[in-house]
Amino acid sequence: MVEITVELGSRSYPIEIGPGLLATIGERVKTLRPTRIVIVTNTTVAPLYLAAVETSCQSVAPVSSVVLPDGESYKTFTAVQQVLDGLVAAGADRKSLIIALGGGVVGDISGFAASIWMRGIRFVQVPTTLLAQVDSSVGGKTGVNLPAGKNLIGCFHQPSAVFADTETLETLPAREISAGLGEIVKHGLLGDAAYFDEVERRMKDLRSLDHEALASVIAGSCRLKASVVARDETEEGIRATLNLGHTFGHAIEKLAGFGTWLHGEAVGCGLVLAADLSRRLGYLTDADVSRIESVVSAAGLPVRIPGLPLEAAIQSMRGDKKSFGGHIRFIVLKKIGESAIQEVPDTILRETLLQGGYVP
Ligand SMILES: NC(=O)c1ccc[n+]([C@@H]2O[C@H](COP(=O)([O-])OP(=O)(O)OC[C@H]3O[C@@H](n4cnc5c(N)ncnc54)[C@H](O)[C@@H]3O)[C@@H](O)[C@H]2O)c1
Ligand SMILES: O=C(O)C(=O)C[C@@H](O)[C@H](O)[C@H](O)COP(=O)(O)O
Ligand SMILES: [Zn+2]
Repeated sequence: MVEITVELGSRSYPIEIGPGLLATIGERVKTLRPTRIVIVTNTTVAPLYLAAVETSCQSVAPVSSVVLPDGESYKTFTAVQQVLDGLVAAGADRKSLIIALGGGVVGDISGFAASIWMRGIRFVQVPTTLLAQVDSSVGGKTGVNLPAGKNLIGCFHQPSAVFADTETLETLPAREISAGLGEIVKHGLLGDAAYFDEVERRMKDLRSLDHEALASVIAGSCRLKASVVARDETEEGIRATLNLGHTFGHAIEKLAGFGTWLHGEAVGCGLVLAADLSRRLGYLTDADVSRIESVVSAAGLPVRIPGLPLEAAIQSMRGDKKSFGGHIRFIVLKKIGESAIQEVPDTILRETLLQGGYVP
């Protein structure tokens, strides 16, 4: 078992990573002394893992569950309302605990519901996708989508703990493993060159769920994210770099219709576009861009966009949370392992988008 701490003073919390954690969630949350436990999950994860978590929590406090519909298209206010209804039905109070059992969608919805129930209660993340284990369960970004864009509603609300049971990845479809690898490649590009080398070198092992390779990158990515979040919890500065590839990715997700592209797929393609942009700005070399494209492709992720509308994409990016006064700001790579945030001339952005497969 690996334990990493997200250092946030009195709100610091552990990320525990290892096999077989699900059956021990009860003993791990006991120290939080919850009055009630409400497990939030979805229709896919419930038949696989809900019973194990319920059983382990039963001796700690009365347990109930909320089972949401599955999919990015359900990451909406309606789902938050469903969780709040579940809290009412359970008689939850300010000392109750939400356990988010599932991928990033369940985690983001549950965290947001936890942040607004009685003005904020505690929640614990039990991520069951690779993407959630390496990224979404850590850092306290919570929220839902609006038709106008990704994650437009939400707040920062840190979990009390993250328990990533790596055995749950065994039931995850290959497409979802690739999606998780999208965020891992992002971390490789943001971290140091050695981490990127490791991700690149072990891509085959990662895709075939080699335990040692997975354990190493889950810990590597969590360490990187934890250190960025500890330095800049609410994205005043350096945390924005975790958005590498996301200005493009979020536009792809929205324009294709939420749920058509997986988040990690859109991020993977967004990384290639961000690399292309960085080359046009004079930072990366042609060889860097080819290398990044090859790694994204080796992860099983798309590197081009079949025909999305250019003007609608640019419009969508103007609504990104990093944009101010209509100016779109991108995370660019100065080199592999070094990122920055900057405004980009419209002409260069258009060249990159056309190269990436957007249509005028
Ligand atoms: N809060 C953050 O910091 C942050 C970071 C990255 C992504 N996100 C958000 O996370 C979401 C993407 O998360 P995701 O990739 O986990 O998608 P997801 O939550 O939709 O899960 C992917 C699919 O896998 C299924 N599933 C989950 N665990 C399973 C398991 N062990 N076995 C079999 N099936 C399983 C789910 O039911 C779903 O169908 C997006 O909404 C994205 O915006 C948030
Ligand atoms: O934790 C962060 O900060 C991130 O940006 C991580 C991203 O992978 C994640 O997709 C996040 O939800 C995007 O945040 P947003 O603020 O652009 O909605
Ligand atoms: Zn992301």
